This record gives sequence, C-alpha cells and structure tokens, in this order.
Amino acid sequence: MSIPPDAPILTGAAMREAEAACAIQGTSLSELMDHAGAAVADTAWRMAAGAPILILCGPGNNGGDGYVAAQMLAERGANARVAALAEPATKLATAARARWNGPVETLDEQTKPAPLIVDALFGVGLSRPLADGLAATLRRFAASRILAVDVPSGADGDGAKDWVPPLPADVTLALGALKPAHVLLPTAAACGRVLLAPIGISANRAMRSLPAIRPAKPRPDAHKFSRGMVLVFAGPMPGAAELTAAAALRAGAGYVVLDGSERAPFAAIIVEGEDKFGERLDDPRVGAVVIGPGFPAGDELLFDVEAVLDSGKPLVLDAAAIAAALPRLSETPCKAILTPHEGEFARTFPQLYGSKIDRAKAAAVRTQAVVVYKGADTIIAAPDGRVAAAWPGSPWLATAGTGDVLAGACGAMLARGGDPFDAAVAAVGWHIARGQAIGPGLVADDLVRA
Ligand SMILES: NC(=O)C1=CN([C@@H]2O[C@H](COP(=O)(O)OP(=O)(O)OC[C@H]3O[C@@H](n4cnc5c(N)ncnc54)[C@H](OP(=O)(O)O)[C@@H]3O)[C@@H](O)[C@H]2O)[C@H](O)CC1
Ligand SMILES: [K+]
Repeated sequence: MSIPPDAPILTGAAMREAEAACAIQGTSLSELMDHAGAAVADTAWRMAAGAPILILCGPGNNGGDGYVAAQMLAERGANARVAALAEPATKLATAARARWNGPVETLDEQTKPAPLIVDALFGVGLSRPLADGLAATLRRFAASRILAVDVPSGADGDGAKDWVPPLPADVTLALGALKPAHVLLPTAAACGRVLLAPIGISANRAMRSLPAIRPAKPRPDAHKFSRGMVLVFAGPMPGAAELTAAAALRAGAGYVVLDGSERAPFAAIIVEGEDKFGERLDDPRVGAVVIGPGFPAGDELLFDVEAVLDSGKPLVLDAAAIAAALPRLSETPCKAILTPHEGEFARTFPQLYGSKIDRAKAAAVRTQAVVVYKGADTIIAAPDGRVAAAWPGSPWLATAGTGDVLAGACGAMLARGGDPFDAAVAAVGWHIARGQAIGPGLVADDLVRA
C-alpha cells in the first residue's frame, strides 16, 4: 500500500468547485474526462501487459471515464471488453459510451472475468451502499488484478461513511486529487497502491498527504540550545515519560530535562525532582513542554497543566493532559499540539461528526491547537484548516509506548521554534520512518535506540 507524498486531498464538494473553476477558465468537463480516461487507459495498458481487460462501467461519470479508457485501449490494440451496470445517466457518460465502438455486455453474475478488471462503476458520486447482489457479483472478480478508477466502487469518497468496497483494488488511480477515502480507514485499506493522475484541475493544497520524509540536518552553527530544549513532565508511570524524553533527544532536541522521574533513559538527559518543574517553566531556554505521558486523569495533573498554560510555553499535550487543558486551551494564546488516540479523541470531543478529517479539523478549531488524531490513519489538523494525512504509516507502530515516543518527537520539533503544524508533521514523519526502518518485532524502546 502506498500514497503519493505531498499530494492534494479534495472532498467531493471541493472537487466540484475545482471543476467549476476549470470550466470558467475554458476547460470543459469533457476535456477533464478525456484526460481521466487517457490516464486510466495508460495505467490499465501497463497493468494488463497484453492480457485481456474487462472494464466495468457505472451510470455516472466514473463509468464515463471507463468508456473513454476502453476506446483508447481498443485503439492501442488491447483486448478490452466492457460490461455495464446500467444505461449512462449523465450527458458526459452518454457521449463517452457513444464513442466506444465495441459491444456492451450486461454486468451480472454471469459476466466472465478477465485477468485485469477496471472498476469504473462508481466514483465520488456514490450516494448509498452498494446493493448486496452487486457486491456479490463484484466479489467473483477477486482473483483478478483490479484497477479502481478514482476510488474502489462502494467507498464513500469523502470518507464519512464506513462502507467497505467489496472488490479491493491492487491499484487505485485517483483523478485530479486524492480523496479522503484514500487516506482514511476502512476504505484506505481497499485502495492498494494509490497513483495520482493530473487531469487539468488546479487543486487547493490545504489538505495533503504527508510529505516525503527527509531528516532535517542541524545548521552548521548549531549548539545544544539552538537545537531546542524540551522539558518533559513525568507522571506516576515514569516509564512512559522516559520514552518521551528519550524520543525528544533522539528526534533532534539539543537538551532534554525530565522532571519528576528518578531515572534517566540516557545519561545525556537531565533528571530533576518534581518540585523543580515550576522553576523550569520559567527557564527561557525551554522551547517546548511535553505533559501527559504516564498520567492517569486527575486533579494533580490539572494543576500542572494550568502551570504550563500560564507559562505560555509551546506545549505538547498527550493522554490525560488533553482533557485537563481543554477548558482553557482555546483562550490561552500558545502554540499547542494535542496527540489523542481514538479513545481519547472520542472522550474529549464526543459531539463531533463527519469523517476523521472533519472531526480532527473541528477539534483543531475548537481548541485553537494542532491536533494529531492518532491511529493507523493518523490525521494532523491545524486551526487554519491545514490537514496532513499520514496513511499508510507503519503497522509496526501499533504497540504499547509508541504514542509516548510520538509525544517526545513532537516536543523536539516544536522546541526548534516555528509552526506547530509543521512540527507535528515532521514528528509524525520521523515516527513513521523509524517504524518502517525497524519493522518486524518493533517495540517502542527500539524507536529511541540508535
Ligand atoms: N471531478 C472531476 O473533475 C472529474 C471526475 N470525473 C469522474 O466522475 C466521477 C464522479 O462522477 P458522478 O457522475 O458524479 O458520480 P459516479 O459516477 O460516482 O456515480 C453517480 C451515479 O451512480 C448512481 N448511484 C449512486 N450510488 C449508487 C448505488 N449505491 N447503487 C447504484 N447507483 C448508485 C447515481 O444515481 P443516484 O440514484 O444517486 O442519482 C448516479 O447515477 C469521479 O469519481 C471521476 O471518476 C470525470 O472524469 C470528469 C472529471
Ligand atoms: K470506481
């Protein structure tokens, strides 16, 4: 599974806006469909490598892309058949079908498979789950190679419904931009390798996939404090904060202080008693404070979180510290990153609806903080509407303690100064890169070892 890095992500509504802007600038929808169909034909041609191809066409413009591709493949000499679910229901799809010179079979349980199936049944216009009979028909093709046009049919393009496409794709060709369905579970797992075909629209880039991961080199004149000083506050379970502190150092902080713990995970980490925490908050060299790892919810934490908020320092709030800070966050002017996992998010923001992206964005607006909504499909959202989607990440990170490590990496990136959204993106990228590099057998401690 893979996703093109730093690629725009558009919802169905944003896609329609981009189409409309294209039309105003003189590019017709039918030209966009020609570009889409050509990209589908090209990808199918390579995937089939001379083997027969069956193109499944739906009633809308997704089906239109399928007819255009079928005609282009036939003109290239490919052995291409077309099976349709219904008559074309749009002008564009009707015109595309009229251009297809071959026969159109009826798609049903008798339809003979082919080594490559092009799924052009439904794209971003799907409005309800697929009928059971159609889903069963599609499952019969599971042994073939599958190329999905725009999204695997049955997926909600906006990722707001958890409908699972019955025919998972080997390759999904996203048209014009990625869609939320490509980066959010459960649909992301059905997309296989996602490729992006430019079709001529210009996409808003506020929402993007994670950029390619490049480790940032320290400046030639760097010293330990210019690289950022991180203060980690340990709770009653100090092992978690030790991981956090070690991760901050490993992710590039020049100096890390761990308050409230007795053990230093590395000799280079300064350990101090809990009573020193207030004093340290006044240390002007502290570039970021991380609080939450190893804390159960409680008043004691509330007091410390208040102190951090009063200090005005950039901060990373994890686990129980998120709920403790919530009442004051939006009116406290500070740079903050919140790192809730699914359960913490649901408890903290129970009244948010829509896709995981919609909910992360709403939480960022509500708290005026950057929200790293963790999971296999981590979403990073800023209050100004920027979003980065981290799918497919690394499945090896699904193990205890990796969240503590991520909080430390966020602290390190935040302590450098600069924008908290960029810091969170860099931290998530660093975390995934380590997870991918270590792979099988990963335990959280490995992420902070050399
Ligand atoms: N965005 C662009 O710039 C371009 C996109 N292109 C392609 O167009 C599709 C989106 O096309 P659209 O026509 O809006 O929608 P679909 O083709 O996905 O499907 C809509 C039709 O399907 C019917 N429908 C919806 N849900 C179901 C269902 N569960 N079962 C059966 N039928 C369903 C729907 O009928 P309604 O009853 O809901 O009215 C429509 O008939 C995009 O994904 C790209 O592939 C073009 O290439 C142009 C550029
Ligand atoms: K499709």
